[in-house]
Amino acid sequence: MAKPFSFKVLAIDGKARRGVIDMPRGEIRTPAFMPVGTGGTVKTMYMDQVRGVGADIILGNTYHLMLRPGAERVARLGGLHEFARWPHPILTDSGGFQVMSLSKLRKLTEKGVTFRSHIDGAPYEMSPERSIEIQGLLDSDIQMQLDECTALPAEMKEIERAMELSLRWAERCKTAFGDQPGKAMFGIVQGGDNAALRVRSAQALSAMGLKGYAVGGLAVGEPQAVMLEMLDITCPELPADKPRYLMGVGTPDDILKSVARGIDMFDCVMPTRAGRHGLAYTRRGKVNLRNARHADDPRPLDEESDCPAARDYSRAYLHHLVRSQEALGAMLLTWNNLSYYQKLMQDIRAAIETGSFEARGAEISEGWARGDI
Ligand SMILES: CCCSCc1cc(N)cc2c(=O)[nH]c(N)nc12
Repeated sequence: MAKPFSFKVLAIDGKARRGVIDMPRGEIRTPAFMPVGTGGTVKTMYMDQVRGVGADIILGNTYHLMLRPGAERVARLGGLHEFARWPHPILTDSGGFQVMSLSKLRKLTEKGVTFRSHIDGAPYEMSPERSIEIQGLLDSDIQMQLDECTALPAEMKEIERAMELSLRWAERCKTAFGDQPGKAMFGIVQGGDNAALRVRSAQALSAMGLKGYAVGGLAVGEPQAVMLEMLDITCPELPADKPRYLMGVGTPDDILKSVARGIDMFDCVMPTRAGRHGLAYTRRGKVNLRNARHADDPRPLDEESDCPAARDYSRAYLHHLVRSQEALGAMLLTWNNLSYYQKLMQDIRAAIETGSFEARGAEISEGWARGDI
């Protein structure tokens, strides 16, 4: 019998929570940042490096993996953990968000969404049941419901329609997922930037008694203030004893401010995408290694970091690699960025444990504001 999924809140500081999710493939220390491993790879990183920077869990993408190499093929090869050689927990998104943002000729109905692959134009159908089936074929540990994320700004009627559809799809995903003790299916709160719709969505999902809850429909271009206001409204309507996952978020500043509002889990392409574009995240803020000012700078990104990419290479060398479009440039900066994000999460967890989250958050923010000397 697989060890059941469990979430424990170990410490609270204001609305910030230090917790731990326990699953058969390992523990997830929260607040947690989950590196995005879209096609079964965290781009430019070896999986033991991803683990080495402190990640407890990575993300996989139903949409990308169903198109290539195919969910049934991954299942025949032993599932995503075996395929990608990542033995720790994996959370998979349900695919709807990526269908709407990446695919062509898509048509959304009550049944689900039909679309054509952005890779070869082949036709596909994605229903709530098929999404859960695919996530099961991938042997995903935390599976997301199929939902419809409304692009903002949008009329209330449109936001309401998508939110209510997502609730009906949540019920269908819960039925399709059934009872899998060592795994979890999370619901996704929708409702755009409308307080009343956010409350209705959160309350209806909470009544379903799911193992965890995501806040979706944000980080879609709205101002940070609107995102934070929606968290102030949504989090109190979610069960205090279940993990809360803010999808697609975010910058280090977004993360600090969202932890302060009760969020436990984050994912974002920023650290990995920025690394491939010459941008480094550091405790002194962002450093754009494309900038010529680094051409003769012998200093490392951060002499105090425990990540070799931040400590052992000169800015001049990193600038050279980035300007020359050498693969090593993307590799080292991605390694630095993921290391920085995980160190941020480690600092946040420690601060909540000691009741010093607000003060530590202010110190971290001041470090960014001082800028890179
Ligand atoms: C691998 C990517 C995971 S997060 C993708 C994402 C990002 C953002 N910003 C919103 C949503 C959402 O509302 N629903 C779903 N399923 N996914 C979302």
